[in-house]
Amino acid sequence: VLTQAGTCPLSAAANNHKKDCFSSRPASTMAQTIKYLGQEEAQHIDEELFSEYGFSVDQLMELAGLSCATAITRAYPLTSLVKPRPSVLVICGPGNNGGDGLVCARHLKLFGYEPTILYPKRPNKPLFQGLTTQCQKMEIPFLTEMPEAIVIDEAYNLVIDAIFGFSFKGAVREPFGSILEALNKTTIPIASIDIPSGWDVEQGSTDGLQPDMLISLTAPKKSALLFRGRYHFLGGRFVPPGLERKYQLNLPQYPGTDCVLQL
Ligand SMILES: NC(=O)C1=CN([C@@H]2O[C@H](COP(=O)(O)OP(=O)(O)OC[C@H]3O[C@@H](n4cnc5c(N)ncnc54)[C@H](OP(=O)(O)O)[C@@H]3O)[C@@H](O)[C@H]2O)[C@H](O)CC1
Ligand SMILES: [K+]
Repeated sequence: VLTQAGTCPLSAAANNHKKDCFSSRPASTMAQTIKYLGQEEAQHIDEELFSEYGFSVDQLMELAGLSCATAITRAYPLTSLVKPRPSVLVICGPGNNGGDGLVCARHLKLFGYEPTILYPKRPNKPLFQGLTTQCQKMEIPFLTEMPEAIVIDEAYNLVIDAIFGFSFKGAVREPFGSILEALNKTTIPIASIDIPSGWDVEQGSTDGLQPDMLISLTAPKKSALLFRGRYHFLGGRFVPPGLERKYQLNLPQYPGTDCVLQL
C-alpha cells in the first residue's frame, strides 16, 4: 500500500499526509517527500552512522533522547498536565531504544517533569550502566515491577514507551509480554519512541498499543504510516548530507535550531 518509493508527502496536518500516501499523484509533483524506512534499511543507516560516519552510540543516543524529551514538552507542556504532580512513567527495554528512554527521562527531569523509570532487563554494558547511574544521580526513582494499569492511570500523566525500536522481531518475550499487556489496558496517553513497542517495524499491529504520540528518529519507519495518534514528531537531527542522499531520505528542514519537527 506504500507508494513505490515507500515515501509519504509531508503535511502540517498530522493525519492528512497518510491519505496522500495512497494518492496517484505523479512522482514529479511529489518532490518534497519523506521516506518511510524498512527494518533492514533503518539498521543499515544506523550501522553506517557508527562506521563510515564516525559517530559513537552514546553521542547519537544523547541527541535522540534529547529530541524525545523536547518533543514531549511540545505535545504535553507542564501546564497541560492533569495530575497535581508532573509525573511520567518511562518504560525502558533491553536495547538502544531503552537507552533513548533513559536519556529522555534525564532531560525530562531537567525540564521540570517528574519521571519514574521501569528498567527490567539491563544490559551488562558500560553505556547502559552509565545512563542508569546518571538517572539515579538525577534522583529519578526506579520501579522494581510493572504496576497494574489502574495504578498507572491514577499515578501518571503519561507513559513513555522506550521498550523496543527498529530491531524488534517475532513474538514478544517475557517480561515484556506482560508489560505490554498492562500498557494496553491503560487509558492515559502513551508516547512511543521510534516505534510503538510490539508493532512489527514494517507492518504495524492491529491489536497492539495505540500511542497518542510517536517520535520517529532519523526517519519514520514504514509502520508509522499506520500511526493514528495525535502527535507525530521527527527527531534525531544528526544525519550527514551524504547519508541522506544515499538513502534518499528527503528529510524535511528542521525549523531554526530546533531538534524536533512535527510531521
Ligand atoms: N540511527 C538512529 O536513528 C538511532 C537510533 N537509536 C535507537 O536505537 C533503536 C534500535 O536499537 P537496537 O538496540 O538495535 O534495538 P531495540 O532497542 O529495538 O531492541 C533490541 C533488544 O530488543 C530485544 N528484542 C527484540 N525482539 C524481541 C522480542 N520479540 N521479545 C523480547 N525482546 C526482543 C533484543 O533481544 P535479543 O535477545 O534479540 O538480543 C534486544 O535486546 C532505535 O529504534 C532508536 O530508538 C539510537 O539510540 C541512536 C541512533
Ligand atoms: K518504542
